Amino acid sequence: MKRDKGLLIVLSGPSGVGKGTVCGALRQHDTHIRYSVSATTRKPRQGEVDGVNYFFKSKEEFEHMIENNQLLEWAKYVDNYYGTPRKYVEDTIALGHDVILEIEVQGALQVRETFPEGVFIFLMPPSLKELRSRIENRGTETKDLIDSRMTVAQEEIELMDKYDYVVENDEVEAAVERIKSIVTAENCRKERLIDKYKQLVKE
Ligand SMILES: Nc1nc2c(ncn2[C@@H]2O[C@H](COP(=O)(O)OP(=O)(O)O)[C@@H](O)[C@H]2O)c(=O)[nH]1
Ligand SMILES: Nc1ncnc2c1ncn2[C@@H]1O[C@H](COP(=O)(O)OP(=O)(O)O)[C@@H](O)[C@H]1O
Repeated sequence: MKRDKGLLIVLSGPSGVGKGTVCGALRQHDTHIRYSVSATTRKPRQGEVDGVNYFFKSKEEFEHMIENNQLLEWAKYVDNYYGTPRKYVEDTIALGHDVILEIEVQGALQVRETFPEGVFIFLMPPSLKELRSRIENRGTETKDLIDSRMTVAQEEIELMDKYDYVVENDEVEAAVERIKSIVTAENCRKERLIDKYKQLVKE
């Protein structure tokens, strides 16, 4: 279905809940959703590719992007900057494609201000114990960093109320199906379609 404007979807949730895994699985389904690649000052993890997982930047490069208004939103998360390049998101939506942003809570709240019509989804782990074990099993963070991320996680979960939908990531495929259902339903909201169909009646 061709639309004038695509849907902006924001997916947040605590570190280790499975945002990357769920987005990766969503990509395997033929949903036509586009993925925004963030900029970060975090060092690449093993296997991460510049321009695919993130645009890896120095602190100076990132600050330059902030000053030049190149970021739709940005936030500091456990000692590093993360931000969404503005142009890709704006161009993609303008072309009528849906786009998903996988970002933490402070950034999501900034996006809510500029895109109140966006769809905000919070991914929840089945329990905090399961969350910690997912971060530990991923094996990418030291114990100190895992503790910091667990502290941030509890603060983030308290802001769940700011989101439109809460999706539990118990099983990856089940979470993907829930997100697909949300996107389908949101694309049928009358507010998004009313102008298009009014026009059709006039023609
Ligand atoms: N505000 C904001 N947060 C981001 C962005 N990109 C990633 N994040 C979030 O930053 C946090 C840390 O990301 P990362 O270091 O990749 O760790 P991981 O999510 O545990 O794999 C996560 O909550 C991400 O969702 C962004 O562009 N903006
Ligand atoms: N539904 C799930 N059940 C069990 N393990 C999961 C599930 N979703 C993700 N994982 C695992 O949890 C770890 C963290 O997932 P990841 O996608 O990196 O999280 P995030 O991007 O939210 O930080 C990974 O090792 C991943 O394989």
